[in-house]
Order: sequence, then structure tokens, then C-alpha cells
Amino acid sequence: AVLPAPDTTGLTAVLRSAVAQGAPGALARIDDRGSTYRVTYGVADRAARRAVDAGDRFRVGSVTKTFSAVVLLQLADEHRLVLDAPVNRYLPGLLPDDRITVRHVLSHRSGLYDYTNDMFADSVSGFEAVRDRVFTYRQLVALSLKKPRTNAPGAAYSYSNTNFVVAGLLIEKLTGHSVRTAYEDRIFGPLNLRDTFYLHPDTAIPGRHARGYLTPDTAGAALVDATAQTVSWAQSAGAIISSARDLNTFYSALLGGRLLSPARLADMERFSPVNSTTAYGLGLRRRTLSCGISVYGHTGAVQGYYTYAFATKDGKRALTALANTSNNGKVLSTLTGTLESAFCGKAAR
Ligand SMILES: CC1(C)S[C@@H]2[C@H](NC(=O)CCCC[C@H](NC(=O)C[NH3+])C(=O)[O-])C(=O)N2[C@H]1C(=O)[O-]
Repeated sequence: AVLPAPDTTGLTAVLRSAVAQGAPGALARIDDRGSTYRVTYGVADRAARRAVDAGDRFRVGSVTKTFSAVVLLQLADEHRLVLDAPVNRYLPGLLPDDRITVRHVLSHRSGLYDYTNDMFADSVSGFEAVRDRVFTYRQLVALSLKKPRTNAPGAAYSYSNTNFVVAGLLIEKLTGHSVRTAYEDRIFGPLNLRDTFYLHPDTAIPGRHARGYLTPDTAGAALVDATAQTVSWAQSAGAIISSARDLNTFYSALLGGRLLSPARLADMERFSPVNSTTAYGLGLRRRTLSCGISVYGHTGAVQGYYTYAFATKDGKRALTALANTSNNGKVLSTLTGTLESAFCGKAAR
């Protein structure tokens, strides 16, 4: 299908709305068959009053889940992992139910409870309690197992960070290396993602970056600078640092068939419906837009940063958008408009 031209005027209007709704700043970058469009609005650093730059690095949150899924699917391509095998085959005794498979984990159908529900029940105090903490994967899994499963294995979709903490344990067990080494050797290096890092438990973001600001639960309370944090509460579920350029490169390469065999990419794109416009595959979301076009990628919400990173089925057009706030539902919802502008064009306004 011929895509409408991107609507950069509409894109600017969406970013302006996000800032009006409380984000200090926002950026968007579209890569489309060799053409690049960049839009920025507001500030990357409130104290220094530095304007957002489209090249700024940022924390990508759950966009990390696609990277973790790619590593495990590459291991499946290498016949070192069977997607429909129980997780406990590779990590004996980890989970209390041998029926939970790797595929259940990567599609959020395992039933494993999401420990962040309790961890961040109060947004600011929950964040302050963990921002400098370092967890082991098994400590995070133990937090989840204190609560009942949400569903029988495979019976329903229920988003849970715990699933991609288990994915991190699988990556380290099956590769014999750290998650950081697996990302660098299998994705960051081959795609030359120079702005992309996995530095857990280091709290800094290297190079020029947008500072991230957590919106408190109390209306009108001051934003909390959340830039420096270990993201140890998430790790292989949410701790990657990247840029709009690199995320566009990543999703274009993935959907263009450069990272996985056709069979494994098809596994990743076996979608179960989440709601009328969204479906989830293996570490990959599909969103169907108002113009009927479906786009593939992931969103991210880590303290201080909202990310949307999506591309067309063939990977030839990709969009990444970032607003440097979080815990602000209006901003998260408004950013959906970047997909409409990027892929549906002017008709979307
Ligand atoms: C499904 C999501 C949106 S949430 C999930 C994951 N992020 C988290 O689980 C962190 C939740 C706490 C973040 C915090 N919220 C609170 O503290 C609320 N009390 C805030 O907004 O800064 C991620 O990233 N995913 C997004 C995704 O996959 O799109």
C-alpha cells in the first residue's frame, strides 16, 4: 500500500499538545525510505533551559522488551531454545508451574503477577525507594511469586514486567553471558546503534540526553527529576537507553527481516488482541490506526520518559516519539497522535 506523506505540521501540533499537558519537552523523528523528518518542542533540561534536540538520548522503558524478545528468538533460530518448552526446562525450579512456556512469557500470557503494581502504587515514593537500588532478577521474580497468578498459563493476555525479567534470566542462562553482552553482540553492534546502551546498574545516561521528569500523583506538585536511576526494577524489561534514530533503525531492521528468520519473525507477529486497536505478539505490539494502516513496535513508560517506537510492516517507514515526562495519562494518550501524523498523513488531522 502507498503510504500518505508524513504530516509534520500535525506532528508538531501533537508535540505542542504534549507540552501543554505537562511534558517539559518532546521530540519525534520519522525515517522514510532515506528521508528523515525531525520535530522537537520544549526543553530537555528545565534547570539549564536547554531545548530538546532530536538527537537526544533517553530511557526507552518497555521498548526494551522487543530487544529481549529478539535475542531469545535468535536463540530459537540457532536451535538453542524451543519457544513452546517450559521455562523450567532451562531454569529448573524457577517457576511454580511447569506449564508456563517461553512463548507464554514473551506474549504476556504466563499469568505471572506484575510486581510493579505494588512497587509504584505511590508513584513518587515508590520511585524514590528503588531509584538507587540494585535487584537481582531472582529477587524481582520472588516479588511476583508472592502474589497469585493472574490467569492459567496461556489462558489470557495480562501485561507483566515479570515476564521480561524471566526473559533476562533465560538470555543469561542460554548464552552464558550477561544481557548487556547479548544486546551488544547481537543487536547494538551489528546495527551500529551508537546511541544505544545497556548500562545497568549505572545511573547515568552517557552523552547528550533529555532529562526525564516524573509527574507526581498530587495535581500541581512539582515534577521530580528522575533522570538518574538504576532502572534495576526493570533491567531486561525496561533499562535500555537509546535515541530516536537508533530505535527507527532497530524496528526498520527487525521488520525488514534483518534480525530474525522469516519463521521466527512470523512467531513474533502472531498477535493476540488486547483491545479494538492493539494486539500483542512476542515482545511486539501492533497498533491499527484510524486510516486502517497497522504499525508494529512498542511503547515505553519509565519514570520521566514516554516513548512510542513503531514502523510499517515492511520497516520502510519508522517513527519514534519521546516526551520527557511520565505518570501523565493525558501526555501518553496524546502521543498516540504521532502515529496518526507519521503514518496516516494529513487525513489524520
Ligand atoms: C504498559 C506500559 C504503559 S507500563 C509498562 C512498563 N513500565 C512500567 O511498568 C513502569 C510503571 C510505573 C511507571 C510510573 N507510573 C506510576 O508510578 C503509576 N503509579 C510512571 O509513569 O513514571 C513499560 O514501559 N510499559 C508500558 C508499555 O509497555 O507501553
